[in-house]
Amino acid sequence: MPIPRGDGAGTHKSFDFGHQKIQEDIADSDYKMACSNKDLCRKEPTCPPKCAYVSNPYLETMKEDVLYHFDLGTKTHDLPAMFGDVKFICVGGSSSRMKTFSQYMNELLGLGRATDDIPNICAQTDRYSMYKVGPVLAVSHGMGIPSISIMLHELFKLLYHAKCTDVVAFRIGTSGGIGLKPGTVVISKVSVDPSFHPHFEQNVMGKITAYCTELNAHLSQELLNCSKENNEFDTIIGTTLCTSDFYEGQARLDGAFCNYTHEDKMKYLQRAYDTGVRNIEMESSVFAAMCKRSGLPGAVVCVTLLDRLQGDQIDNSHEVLAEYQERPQKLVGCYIKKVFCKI
Ligand SMILES: O=P(O)(O)O[C@H]1O[C@H](CO)[C@@H](O)[C@H]1O
Ligand SMILES: O=c1cc[nH]c(=O)[nH]1
Repeated sequence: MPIPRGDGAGTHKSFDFGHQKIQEDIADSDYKMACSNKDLCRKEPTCPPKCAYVSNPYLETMKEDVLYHFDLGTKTHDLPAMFGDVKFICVGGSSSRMKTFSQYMNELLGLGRATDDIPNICAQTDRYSMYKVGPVLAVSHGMGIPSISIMLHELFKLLYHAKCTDVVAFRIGTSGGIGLKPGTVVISKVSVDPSFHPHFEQNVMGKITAYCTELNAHLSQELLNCSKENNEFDTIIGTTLCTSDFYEGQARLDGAFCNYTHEDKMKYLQRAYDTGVRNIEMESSVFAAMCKRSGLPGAVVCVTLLDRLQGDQIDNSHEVLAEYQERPQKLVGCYIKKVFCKI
């Protein structure tokens, strides 16, 4: 009996206790949580078990599906053979970060060395980069909601075509902190829009639909536990503000345009802090919303590069920034290793 797809449901089987707990969360408590807000709870038609991760009846009628921005396709590539064993999708803005992460996971999971050259599966296109090591698929998404949204549509279709099961998703990113020591890692509890609403609004044919942007609570807690074990840097669970711009959208005073004052900026950031916001970035809302719609347990793990209450410019050395960027990778790596060792 398929689980009703109330913008996020799974028909996945579990392969490990940790995952099982998470899949149950999705099928039950997260689903109810998403539906506790009536505005965000539109019942979607029951989906046959075949269409895990996607909810589009037209897909089944297509003779071929070209994943254009990956330069992959159902006729040109054996997607089940290439990706059928994927259990962890890890996404982040930059191509080089995702390559470094795949090399790090290669060594951490005992599959090879961190110096191995992992090939870019999407080398024929420069839109996104994709690296695979064992069950880990690392994909870059560029900057901003439209860019990650396109990538996730094709990634979720890839999981569907490859017949993947029990997949968990992570966004490994950078952000601006609010009232936190730079270098602190924030695991997002929920992503809010610039008016601090916990939803992602999508305009389809002129009609706006709001989707819930809560992240998987169990997965977030598991990542926080990893940070306690690792004990190398500060990590918290907090609310993340998602904007569609880095400058005016994040109340910076150093963009090309600025028609507000320092006082306006500080008031806005203080209001954000008072509502629980601890960091600001540019993709978490649609990541959270799309994970929920596809039934994927998802987590957003971003390091803070600066404290926005202290300034706007990111002027740390290259070495400091590189080390900060490794922090979310270490937490996600720790979680994946724990689960991988049980498979
Ligand atoms: O570090 P990444 O993953 O790119 O994320 C953050 O960095 C970019 C801005 O510099 C935005 O995409 C923001 O969300
Ligand atoms: O301040 C910052 C830093 C990184 N990414 C953002 O979106 N904002």
